[in-house]
Amino acid sequence: MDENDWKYHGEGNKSLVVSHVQHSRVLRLLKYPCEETQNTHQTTEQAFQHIPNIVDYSRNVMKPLLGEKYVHSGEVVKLPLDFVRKLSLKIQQERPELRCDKVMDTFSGCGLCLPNLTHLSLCHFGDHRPPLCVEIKPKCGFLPFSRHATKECKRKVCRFCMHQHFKLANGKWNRLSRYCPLDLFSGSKQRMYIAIKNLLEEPQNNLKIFKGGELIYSCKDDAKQQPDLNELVQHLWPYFHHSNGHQSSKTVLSEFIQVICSALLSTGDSNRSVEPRKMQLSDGRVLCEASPLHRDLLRNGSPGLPKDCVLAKILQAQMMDNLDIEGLYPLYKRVEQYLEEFPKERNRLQIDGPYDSSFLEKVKTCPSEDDGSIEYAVAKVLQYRVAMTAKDCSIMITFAPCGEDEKLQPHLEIQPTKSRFAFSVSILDLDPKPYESIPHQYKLDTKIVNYYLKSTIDTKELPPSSLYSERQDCTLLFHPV
Ligand SMILES: O=P(O)(O)O[C@@H]1[C@@H](OP(=O)(O)O)[C@H](OP(=O)(O)O)[C@H](O)[C@H](OP(=O)(O)O)[C@H]1OP(=O)(O)O
Ligand SMILES: Nc1ncnc2c1ncn2[C@@H]1O[C@H](COP(=O)(O)OP(=O)(O)OP(=O)(O)O)[C@@H](O)[C@H]1O
Repeated sequence: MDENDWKYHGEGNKSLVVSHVQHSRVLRLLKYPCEETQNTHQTTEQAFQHIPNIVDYSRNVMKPLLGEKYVHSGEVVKLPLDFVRKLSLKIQQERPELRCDKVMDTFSGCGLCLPNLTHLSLCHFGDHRPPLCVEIKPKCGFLPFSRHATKECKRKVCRFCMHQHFKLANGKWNRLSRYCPLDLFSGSKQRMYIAIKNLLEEPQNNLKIFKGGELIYSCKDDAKQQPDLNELVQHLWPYFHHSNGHQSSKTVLSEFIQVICSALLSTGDSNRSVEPRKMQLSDGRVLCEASPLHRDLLRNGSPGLPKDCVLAKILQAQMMDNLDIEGLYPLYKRVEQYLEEFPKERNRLQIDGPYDSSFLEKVKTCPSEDDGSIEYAVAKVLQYRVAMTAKDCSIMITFAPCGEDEKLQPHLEIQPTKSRFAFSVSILDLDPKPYESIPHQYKLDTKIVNYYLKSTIDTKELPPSSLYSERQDCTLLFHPV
């Protein structure tokens, strides 16, 4: 292993990713808060336990729920410590400042090896244009429907939109994002179009774009700066340039968004002649009052998502949280109390794994009514954790131009220009969420809701029309998608 064969690729809160300079592979390594690195023995033990758990959870739990074709679980690898240390030093200056509160694990040598999803695994058709890849972290796509959700606003405004106000106040971001996950998950091409447009305008940590495996568009390290859409258009132009005339920036972006929407709605069967079956939610669950879209557009109803598309798969898993954290928390306390009395039961109940087929069975076969049993409480807690994973995962859409003669490959076509793209869709970051984080989730939920109520109390008194015109000019032009 030579550190010069690898380069910095990206990172999140819990892991750091490097990519191989020649092969289409990445290594995913854990990160720790700086203070935890004092205890190298403990962090090493943690990595040896956690990394195989990540693979098992992804392979045995999330893959069956989300679909074989979308999930790549990777393999555990043991890396020489010398290599990991040199790598850590090499990439340090490329890490964004906002992520440097944690350090890469250089003690265990344990990592995950995965396919590089910013590349297209299909052969590349001899086209000179490198693949484009769009990574979206969609977050929670429905409104809670549980009778346990006590605050009325939780049934009207989605968690992401409420959380924006809290994040702004805490200085995590400098501008409110207009992206609303309920628009993305609506299945309505108009609403999805606007959701993606809003992500492009304010990507935060919900959108990244790669070209040939290199990051070309994301939130700036200096969060005060906005990323440059014109620069993005320059990158995109060769992909959406047609012989029949000059494309304006607007058209280029519009076609780009159209490809993303089509990939998100695709069921992988481009030759289908009949309409795919739809996943339909009642309007009460799919309309967020904070979405900047005009009410008329929202009122058009939601066509729903094709059942096998990536968004439907993620939404189904997210909706395993059907009690809301307010309904789940008392069940968590029931489990806690039981474990205090019978600590040895922790293993049988699979609180910390193993993440195998019997864990999945517990998640899938939870009784619908609370019979007061510990089994019910545990199954609901496990379901909630699966839903949390689905609420925090990311989608990667990778595509590259392909010709007329490559019809057999799954492809997307843009009308009226008939541009053709070979594509793949994957889901990443499917790590288990710790059982211990439930009390934190409960407190965070209260903080977000209370802060939202407090911060929007004045604007709420405005008549709806002025509220909307203040947040977004509603004379948006809809291009056919
Ligand atoms: O709680 P949320 O909704 O803020 O989600 C956290 C994410 O924040 P976001 O709101 O997406 O900016 C957060 O993302 P960032 O670090 O903000 O990019 C993490 O994904 C975190 O997961 P984990 O604790 O690292 O496993 C996420 O925490 P979990 O709640 O999924 O554990
Ligand atoms: N298989 C992959 N191929 C290409 N890029 C990847 C792959 N896995 C991860 N990445 C990149 O690395 C980044 C960080 O990975 P990941 O989201 O798994 O980190 P994380 O710390 O678990 O995230 P979070 O903050 O959500 O906890 C991703 O946003 C993505 O850009």
